[in-house]
Amino acid sequence: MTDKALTIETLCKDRGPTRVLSDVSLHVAPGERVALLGHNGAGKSTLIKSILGLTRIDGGSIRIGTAAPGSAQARRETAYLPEAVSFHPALTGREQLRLFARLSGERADVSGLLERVGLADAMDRRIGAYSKGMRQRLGLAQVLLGKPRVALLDEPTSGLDPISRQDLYAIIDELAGQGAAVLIASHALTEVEARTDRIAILRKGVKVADDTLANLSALAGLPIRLRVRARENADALAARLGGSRVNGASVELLCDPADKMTALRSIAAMGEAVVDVDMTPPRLEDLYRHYAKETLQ
Ligand SMILES: Nc1ncnc2c1ncn2[C@@H]1O[C@H](COP(=O)(O)OP(=O)(O)OP(=O)(O)O)[C@@H](O)[C@H]1O
Repeated sequence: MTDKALTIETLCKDRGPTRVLSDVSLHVAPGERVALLGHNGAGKSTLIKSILGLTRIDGGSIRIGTAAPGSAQARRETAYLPEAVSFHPALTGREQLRLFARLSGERADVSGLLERVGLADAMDRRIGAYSKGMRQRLGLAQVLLGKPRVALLDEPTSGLDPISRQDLYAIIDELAGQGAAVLIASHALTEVEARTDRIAILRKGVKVADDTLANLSALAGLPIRLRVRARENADALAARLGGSRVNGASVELLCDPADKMTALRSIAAMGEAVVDVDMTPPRLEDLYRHYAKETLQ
């Protein structure tokens, strides 16, 4: 038995003379949502193809539960939503999903699933007349259909409007709530920041980060941003606090996480001269820049 739904150990993959994945290890537990980030060409799609058993690997190992990628068991237990999902345009959404259910041997509530992904009104229309977002929703219904142990989602929200994105993440949460290990390859940092449990970052085929946002933040030691609004004279406040004036009325300070309380105490000591303080910890964007930057060795 294993408590990991997805286990990747020291995976290596070469494309010609180039090593495009180098000793990548990644573990995803049931119910966990992990974001897979990296610049273009970092190796995200290659990693997903390797998990799906669509490409031969040159070293290391991958297990879906205990099954090898590409085996009948792994195929049953893995669901994949590609970035640009495509279906037969002449079929209706309902017909397409019924076909998938029959092929996978699942007894499924096809109409219920289509309602769940917001296609109640469109399920009897031809897929050829669906928008990209509607096709993406149908793809997600297909992912839900198999009750997968591992769900691999490649840029699942690209091209979707903000409401559809929210809906899609709600369904991803449900999928994880049912015990699926979810790996989401994405460039949408703000979204995954709020909707995943862990962040893994690939840089040129090497995993350079793999932890919760809070731990990555602590490890990176990036500064916390404090914005202090002055009652009257922002220049005088900037001179006293040592920060810089950012607009007519505020002063911005960057402080080491370890010095946060000291900084807050000196701000409080300013008394009436300060009317408000905002504190912003490093965002995923800052962390991503830190971990994925090209100059990092
Ligand atoms: N079929 C292929 N033949 C040769 N090289 C390939 C092939 N597919 C990918 N590569 C190379 O492997 C490396 C990793 O590519 P991959 O598509 O996995 O990156 P990615 O992180 O998914 O990028 P993106 O964010 O642009 O989708 C790149 O250097 C790419 O050029």
